[in-house]
Amino acid sequence: MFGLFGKKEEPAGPSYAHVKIHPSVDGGVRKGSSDFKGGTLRCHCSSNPVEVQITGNVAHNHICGCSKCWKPKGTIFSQIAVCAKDNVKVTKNADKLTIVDPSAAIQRHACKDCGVHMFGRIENDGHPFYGLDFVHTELSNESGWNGAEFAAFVSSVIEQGTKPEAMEGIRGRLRELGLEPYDCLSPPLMDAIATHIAKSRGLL
Ligand SMILES: N[C@@H](CCC(=O)N[C@@H](CSCO)C(=O)NCC(=O)O)C(=O)O
Ligand SMILES: [Zn+2]
Ligand SMILES: [Zn+2]
Repeated sequence: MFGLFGKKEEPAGPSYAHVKIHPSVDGGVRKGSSDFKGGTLRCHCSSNPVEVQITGNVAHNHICGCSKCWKPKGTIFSQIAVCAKDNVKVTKNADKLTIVDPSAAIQRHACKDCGVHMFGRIENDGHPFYGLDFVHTELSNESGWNGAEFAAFVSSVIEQGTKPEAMEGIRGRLRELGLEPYDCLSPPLMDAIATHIAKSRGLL
């Protein structure tokens, strides 16, 4: 097809703009600020909220379809990122925190009253991601956080009741947003996990 000025036009594919992924990305993914200093995460309690201070920016922010990550009400995906555990400090109402599943690799510390996950920590020092905490930047009012870069565990939404027929629209929308959908983590993170395993076996 040749349009005005003889420029080749790609045939318009279907638009998936009506498919909701997560409030932080539905209007477009935000780029972070390179000089961002960090911010405060607050749980959803209207009184005595738990506060967690994060120093510096986050990395590998992603949309996650798994059943374990906290999501806002009515949302089928979560948004979750990592930062160094030493950059995470509980500054208010720490007594309201409880570990959701002590047997999970990521120990998610949630507010007992509102259920929001404030940070997820890996306590096993043999785990490939030991030293990293998992956090939800949408719990902060500050802007400048690095936005989502990809979508992980996308097929896992089916395990929680999403119809398999909806997946074409979900993956289509994620691609429209520039968030490549994966059914595990992104290739750089999967490579990091595999490298850690190979090193622990003395193969690298
Ligand atoms: N199908 C499962 C997948 C759960 C899962 O493996 N989740 C990942 C990603 S969480 C953030 O990216 C994981 O690493 N989990 C470790 C843990 O939660 O401790 C499901 O949907 O439950
Ligand atoms: Zn709370
Ligand atoms: Zn997850």
